[in-house]
Amino acid sequence: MPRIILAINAGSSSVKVSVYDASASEEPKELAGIQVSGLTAPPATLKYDRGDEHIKSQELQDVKGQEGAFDYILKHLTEDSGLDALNHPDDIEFACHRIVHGGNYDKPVRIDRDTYHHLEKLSDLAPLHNAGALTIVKAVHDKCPKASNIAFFDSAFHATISVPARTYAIDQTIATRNGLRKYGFHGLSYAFITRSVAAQLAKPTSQTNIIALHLGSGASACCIQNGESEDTSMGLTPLAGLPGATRSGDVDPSLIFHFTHDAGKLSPSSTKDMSITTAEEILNKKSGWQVLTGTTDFGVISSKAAQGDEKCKLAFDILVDRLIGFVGSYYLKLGGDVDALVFAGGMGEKGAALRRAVVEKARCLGFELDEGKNEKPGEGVVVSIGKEGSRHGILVCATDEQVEMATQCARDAEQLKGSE
Ligand SMILES: Nc1ncnc2c1ncn2[C@@H]1O[C@H](COP(=O)(O)OP(=O)(O)O)[C@@H](O)[C@H]1O
Ligand SMILES: CC(=O)OP(=O)(O)O
Ligand SMILES: [Mg+2]
Repeated sequence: MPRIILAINAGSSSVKVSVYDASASEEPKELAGIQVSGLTAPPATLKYDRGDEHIKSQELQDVKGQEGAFDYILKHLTEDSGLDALNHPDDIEFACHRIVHGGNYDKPVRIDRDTYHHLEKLSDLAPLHNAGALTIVKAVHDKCPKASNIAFFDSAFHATISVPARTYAIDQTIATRNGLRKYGFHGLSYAFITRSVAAQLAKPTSQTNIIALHLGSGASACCIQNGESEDTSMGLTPLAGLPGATRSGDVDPSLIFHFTHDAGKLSPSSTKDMSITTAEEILNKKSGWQVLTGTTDFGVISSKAAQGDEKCKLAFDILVDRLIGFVGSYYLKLGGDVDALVFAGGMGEKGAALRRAVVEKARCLGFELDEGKNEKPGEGVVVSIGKEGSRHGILVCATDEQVEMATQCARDAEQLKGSE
């Protein structure tokens, strides 16, 4: 019988699910991938890939919210006659959930009642992410009673960050009591990147040093030394560090009190399960590329910037400015012993102009691009775009958080089943 793993990645505006067969001992085999996006700007749209069946941008009129999206996805998968390994919800052995904020958890855990409540409490710290993911955990629990629900934390990869790098210079009694420290996120992606880059360089992960940039709707940088996170740009919450689609990234913490007098008041988008302040609402959802340019699509921003659009040029230049700040800082943290600078995430993988601008400014450190390869990196999980003979490598990595969950789940399946 196939061992079916569902890897679920609930974003603020989309739900992505990949289906794997992990019966063989090697890598899990992807059987299908499905995505419902546009949940915050209806109608939602469907994308589905299985074998030779490809659906692109089909509108879904009645699908609302994360739970609605998951219901639709489960129905679509179980009713697809071409996907014979998954005909009934009971066929699913593991449901892997990407949970962005995992607090002090440093490894995946089977979700029982206690873990669930603990994760609910962490929702305030990742307001764009955790609450939606937990809605789906509940839906799987109700609709797929035979599946083991496993939480994979985006913060877990960063458990190795050194004490000075993760400590804020505030009263340590309060910091300890309230868990106020740097946690860091995009860890599933960084785990995938580390594993894949090490394999490409034919080095053990424990000897791999990289500066990795995960640039998607949320963007972050990570300093990876000997295969482990040594520092990252996100902090207590995913708001810190680089700007994002709707996030400000780092600002002077006092700024918000000059921006609005209502900073501490509860935002109207708070729900009974999640309370967020007006300050958090503004900095997480009403900032970033959207307010600077009117679009969250960095592909559009890049091409308009190249045509001279001033707002887009400013947004582009802001990102380059912040990125080189982290690249420079992490270069020093690694003592210049850097195997490669790695670009990943939608903007990292598709943004040739962005990569060129960043590498141009990092040339003084020994990074040089092969222009042709940068324009057309070609197919592959990890592709080199560095110039022959350049002191440090430059790579593009097609990162995949779902594959990372499924791989870890298949590897540790028996242990995870018993990890309640
Ligand atoms: N040609 C491009 N150049 C730069 N960025 C792009 C391009 N095409 C898409 N993008 C960016 O990739 C982002 C999506 O990245 P992705 O990693 O898929 O996001 P998410 O964090 O939502 O999973 C889009 O929001 C868009 O800004
Ligand atoms: C942690 C985070 O910001 O995730 P995403 O980029 O998927 O929004
Ligand atoms: Mg993402």
